Amino acid sequence: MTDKNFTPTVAYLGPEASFTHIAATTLFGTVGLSPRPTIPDCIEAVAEGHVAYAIVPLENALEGSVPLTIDYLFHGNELFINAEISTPIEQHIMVNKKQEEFVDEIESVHSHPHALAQCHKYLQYRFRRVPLIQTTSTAAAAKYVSENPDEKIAAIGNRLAAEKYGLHIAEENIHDFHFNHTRFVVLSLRKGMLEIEGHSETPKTTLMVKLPEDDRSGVLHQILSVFAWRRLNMSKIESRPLKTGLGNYFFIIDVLESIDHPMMKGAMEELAALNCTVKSLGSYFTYNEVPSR
Ligand SMILES: O=C(O)C(=O)C[C@]1(C(=O)O)C=C[C@@H](O)C=C1
Repeated sequence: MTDKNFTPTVAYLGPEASFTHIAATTLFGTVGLSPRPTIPDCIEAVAEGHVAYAIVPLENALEGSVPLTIDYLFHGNELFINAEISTPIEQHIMVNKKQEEFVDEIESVHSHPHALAQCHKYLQYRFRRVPLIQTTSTAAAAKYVSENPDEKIAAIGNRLAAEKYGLHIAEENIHDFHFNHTRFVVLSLRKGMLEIEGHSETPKTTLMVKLPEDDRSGVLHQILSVFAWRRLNMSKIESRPLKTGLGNYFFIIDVLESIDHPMMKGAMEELAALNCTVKSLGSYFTYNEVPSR
């Protein structure tokens, strides 16, 4: 899928120095990257053809799926996953250098909701009852703190953000659990696997499965058997609301195999025979353990 002489334009959840930016530079380098303020803005940029790719967070090891991304992929435009990158996430609390001496007097802590949630025990213990303010990304929080030097506020984000926005890291590694990783996905209008050095050997396929209308008992069991007896290894299954009524769900299923594998072709046919509606987000390689900053 990759053409070596072509520099793709890539929308990412910005501003500069967000975790998504780090993931984007790891995969694409620094040329052609275009920050967008929100996940829907990234998705729309690629869906409307303003950029070749978008990279957005999909799932965090502590907080689970990023609902905005999942819901836009199911209910929104026809986009495909071309690659996945997983990075370790290290959260630090940072203040304006002007406030370095007054960390104990912080009046609000700003960050992306996932980042605040990843540090909630720390915040409960260290900044009990200090208001938590949600921002569109960790880097947006760091930028806001840098632009408001007289306010007693802090941001939670990565080391690159502290450097980029000239902030002082007051305390390091404040995430509550050691294993804190996030999966980011590269999206485009085209199916296909981005081949970048160091990718996983086995591709992954993401399916979004809607159950048949008749709601018969045992249907989820039947769906799981489709994969089980073919020895297709599922790496994730999760339900999300269909948004049509309480108790109505669709399922996100990740399988460690390419959609072109004969076993997967058989699995798709069997799911259709079970009257399931299946939306394939495509097959893609994954990149793991890229160190964060
Ligand atoms: O705010 C950022 O820096 C992001 O890239 C977003 C995001 C997320 O949506 O989960 C990415 C990784 C971290 O888990 C925290 C926030």
